[in-house]
Amino acid sequence: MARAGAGVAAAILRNWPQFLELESSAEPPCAVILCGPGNNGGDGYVVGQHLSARGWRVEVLRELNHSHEGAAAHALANLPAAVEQHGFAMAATGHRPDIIVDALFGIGCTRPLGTEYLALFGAVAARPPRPATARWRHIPKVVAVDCPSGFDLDRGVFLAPEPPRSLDQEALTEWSTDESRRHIATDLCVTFHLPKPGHVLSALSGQRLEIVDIGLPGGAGKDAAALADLPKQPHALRLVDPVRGNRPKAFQRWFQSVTHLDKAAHKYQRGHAIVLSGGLGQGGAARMAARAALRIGAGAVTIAAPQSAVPETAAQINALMLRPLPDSYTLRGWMEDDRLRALCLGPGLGHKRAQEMVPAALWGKRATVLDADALSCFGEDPQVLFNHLHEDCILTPHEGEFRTLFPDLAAELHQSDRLTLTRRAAERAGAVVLLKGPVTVIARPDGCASVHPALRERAAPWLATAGAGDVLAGMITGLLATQDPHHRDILGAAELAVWMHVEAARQFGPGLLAEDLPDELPALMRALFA
Ligand SMILES: NC(=O)C1=CN([C@@H]2O[C@H](COP(=O)(O)OP(=O)(O)OC[C@H]3O[C@@H](n4cnc5c(N)ncnc54)[C@H](OP(=O)(O)O)[C@@H]3O)[C@@H](O)[C@H]2O)[C@@H](O)CC1
Ligand SMILES: Nc1ncnc2c1ncn2[C@@H]1O[C@H](COP(=O)(O)OP(=O)(O)O)[C@@H](O)[C@H]1O
Repeated sequence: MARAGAGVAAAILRNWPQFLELESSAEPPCAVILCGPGNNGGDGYVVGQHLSARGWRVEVLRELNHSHEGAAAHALANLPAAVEQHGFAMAATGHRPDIIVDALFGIGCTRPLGTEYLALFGAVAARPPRPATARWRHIPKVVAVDCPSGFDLDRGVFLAPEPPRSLDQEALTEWSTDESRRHIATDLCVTFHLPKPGHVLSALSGQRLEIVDIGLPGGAGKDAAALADLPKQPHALRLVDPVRGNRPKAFQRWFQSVTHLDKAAHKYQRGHAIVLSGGLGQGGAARMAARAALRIGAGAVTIAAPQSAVPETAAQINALMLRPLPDSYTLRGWMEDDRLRALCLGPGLGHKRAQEMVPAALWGKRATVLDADALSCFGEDPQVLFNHLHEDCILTPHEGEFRTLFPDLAAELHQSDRLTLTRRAAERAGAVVLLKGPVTVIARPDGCASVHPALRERAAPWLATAGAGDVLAGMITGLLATQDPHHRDILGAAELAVWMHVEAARQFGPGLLAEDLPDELPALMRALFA
């Protein structure tokens, strides 16, 4: 708690350095800290202690008749006399502060926030500004300790508060459509040790987030190896987050744990993957996917094209291999070759060919990535697809394809959280589902899931470019091809591919075309394997 509170105070000063020069002025910066009954409130007292020691005017609002226990009691007892303490009834009294700290409820918030708590923020923010202060100080910055109060850090949604009982129907409708009445809007959120799922899943995803090191060992946010080592338990949620700290070593361990490469292996032992391609003029997407599969580590990758597209494809490839694939009987025949480890269907495949080929590909029980047309072609009856899926499949829909396969779940996408919906989709499909977007969620049918944010310092908005998803499908296929068929880790391959996909995009920077992505991989791996 001592480190946590000190970290929040430091984050405030880092984010708003303009307050530093006011610290010894006649009008020092002012903070009102709203403290709750648990340890979140305790962190708030520590923040108050640090700001007060720097010369800030600090006021703590808390329930005066509540007695704390443990560390929070200690922190309260350590508050210097200069810190004013008032009950919540005094929220509207006094002057408007520069900073309002929300230390009411953090990770221990178990039920919707009562409206009396929400009203506290409005009351403090509506106080008259302190006379003789510059106008820029009239709008208080709101800082959340761990998360805004009332937020569910596991799911990334605000727990819907109960409406006040006094409201009539009209007022109730107005109340329930006004977001600002239902939760606290914050400018900065400071959390501890690691970001939690809720920080990246939805409502807070655009918000400034700082992570304070409180001295706990390990953790996925610091070291990707810790991510790889985490047990993949049902219902465990893993955060595929930046590899910080000792980057190369962590990445190496992570990569090796997913790919199972044997140094003495020949090309077919490194894994053979097949990417199915569409007809004449439709082969670009499959070629990009195939190139990505080869670049990321498959020993050999074959494009399977209809006869009509063979000359065109042959003219555009070198290291990639090419075989004509006239029909699904031929594909079934190829399944006799044990060296074939992974298949990718969808990019540029066309609905008709996808409908014919997907059942044959799934019959072979290889690791199979289904993307784009291989998903959308089952829009009329997704159950037909689900009936063919097996445990070594992964579906990689963007939101549109997700809507096609899971229309009822997609209807909830904007109210419920992406994590729950992706888990439900994976359970229904009986396969891993990877829902793409700036926040990518990957879920296994047993509930084990990962969240990968491409946000804040890892934002790569230029990745939203035509064909980027095809490349991702190829990268997953390539990683799966390297795996031992008896010990496949579909979720692991998807996590690593998604992370590398964003890293490759960040390495290239703006101006990226999807076809640049596979060729970014060698430099990325060189840097990370150094
Ligand atoms: N390693 C760590 O864990 C670290 C944790 N740290 C800090 O501790 C924080 C977690 O502290 P915490 O567990 O005491 O929970 P907290 O959020 O203060 O709330 C619990 C209290 O609120 C009550 N309550 C809940 N919901 C309510 C509602 N809607 N309306 C009204 N009351 C409600 C609940 O009552 P009950 O449900 O028991 O009736 C209980 O009294 C965490 O966010 C971080 O800031 C850091 O110091 C660093 C290390
Ligand atoms: N704003 C964004 N920031 C980072 N990545 C994004 C963003 N928008 C989309 N992506 C990623 O870009 C890829 C787009 O895939 P997709 O929609 O299937 O495109 P396509 O079908 O053209 O290949 C996905 O991997 C997705 O996660």
